Amino acid sequence: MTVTRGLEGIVATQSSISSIIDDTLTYVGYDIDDLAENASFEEVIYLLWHRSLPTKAQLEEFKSLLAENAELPDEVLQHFKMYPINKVHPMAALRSAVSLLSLYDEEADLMDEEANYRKAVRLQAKMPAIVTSFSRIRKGLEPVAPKKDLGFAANFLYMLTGEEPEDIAIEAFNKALVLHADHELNASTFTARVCVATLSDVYSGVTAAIGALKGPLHGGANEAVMKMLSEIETLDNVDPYIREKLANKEKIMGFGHRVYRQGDPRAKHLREMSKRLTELTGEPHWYEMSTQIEGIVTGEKNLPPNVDFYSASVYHSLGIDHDLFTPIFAVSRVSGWLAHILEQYENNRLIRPRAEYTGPGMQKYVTVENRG
Ligand SMILES: CC(=O)SCCNC(=O)CCNC(=O)[C@H](O)C(C)(C)COP(=O)(O)OP(=O)(O)OC[C@H]1O[C@@H](n2cnc3c(N)ncnc32)[C@H](O)[C@@H]1OP(=O)(O)O
Ligand SMILES: O=C([O-])CC(=O)C(=O)O
Repeated sequence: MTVTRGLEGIVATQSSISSIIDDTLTYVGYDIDDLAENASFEEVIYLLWHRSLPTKAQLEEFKSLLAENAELPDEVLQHFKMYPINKVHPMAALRSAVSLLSLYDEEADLMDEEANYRKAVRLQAKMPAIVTSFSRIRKGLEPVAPKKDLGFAANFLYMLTGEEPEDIAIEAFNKALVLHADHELNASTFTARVCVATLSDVYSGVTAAIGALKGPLHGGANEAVMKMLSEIETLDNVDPYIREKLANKEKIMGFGHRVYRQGDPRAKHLREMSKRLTELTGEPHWYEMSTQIEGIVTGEKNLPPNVDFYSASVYHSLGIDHDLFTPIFAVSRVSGWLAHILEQYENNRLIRPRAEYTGPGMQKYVTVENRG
């Protein structure tokens, strides 16, 4: 048996959703740079699920479908009120809420293609309400219902704050959602596919994927980046802080990638947004500290920033609580998870690799009374 640690370089499935070839990321053949500059998140969800961009009429219909399904059952809101609210990380709340939603979906275990698509719509549509309601309830505020005339990105920010966001905030948030939507066979997407390849249900697949995204080596890195920036605090502290971490062989969050070698094509869009937003908020030091860190880490380790690095200062500049950064990643990535779940069902085979055994050889069982 040959063991490839972390399955590096192993091609585990075929997929027509997104690709990373020579450090270029595409969704269904559309370059991420094009989509980041031009597409709405709703168009991208449609693209991932249908493998084609919607016509104007299809897009309007799709947006209405999402809007009609955006509210949460009251039971989920009541559940949030029962949590030890200030001790619960929003990713744990999100993971629990998605699982809970399945209890109130009469089609949860129905496995036909159309029912699975309907569940995908319902789940995607409800993700913003889960994250924003939880955030408000833990602050002692009432949840804000979505507005039917706002798009996905604007609605998220509106439901979070109760105020309609400015155009620049909508632009930044929409771009972040587009950039995070899908990424080939990343760890959380692979988790979702492994889960549903047992012919388990859509909710189980997404619940499992949220668990995988939560870790700091994956989606959890964006919150960890902001924690690092907050610890560093000033421009003068950047150099000693980062060099000490590197000397101690500690990882710098938001850098490195399993697949990209020259750099993550998504990072430059968020870098640019971080520059614009931090200037607007009068806190350019978050951007300046970030570029200084980038200079040291690329210079010393040849490790470029990944999507998580500049998203931290972007979300911070939008006034978003730091522990909501990873749930926001999930609000976007659920579109990719759902696309992959539907694709997995289309041509399913159980995913079951092997392990090379490294434990002791054959041993004789000894009853507990006779063990030394
Ligand atoms: C959306 C996303 O999931 S993007 C990734 C988000 N995660 C992060 O930003 C966390 C920080 N980065 C990392 O931990 C890694 O780069 C990963 C997990 C993204 C990729 O990991 P792998 O491909 O398994 O690389 P691995 O962890 O084996 O690192 C290889 C070498 O590079 C070093 N390295 C990798 N990333 C970093 C980093 N961020 N900071 C410092 N050194 C690093 C490792 O220490 C290791 O060095 P060594 O060979 O001297 O021991
Ligand atoms: O692809 C990966 O390994 C991680 C990543 O960048 C993502 O999920 O967006």
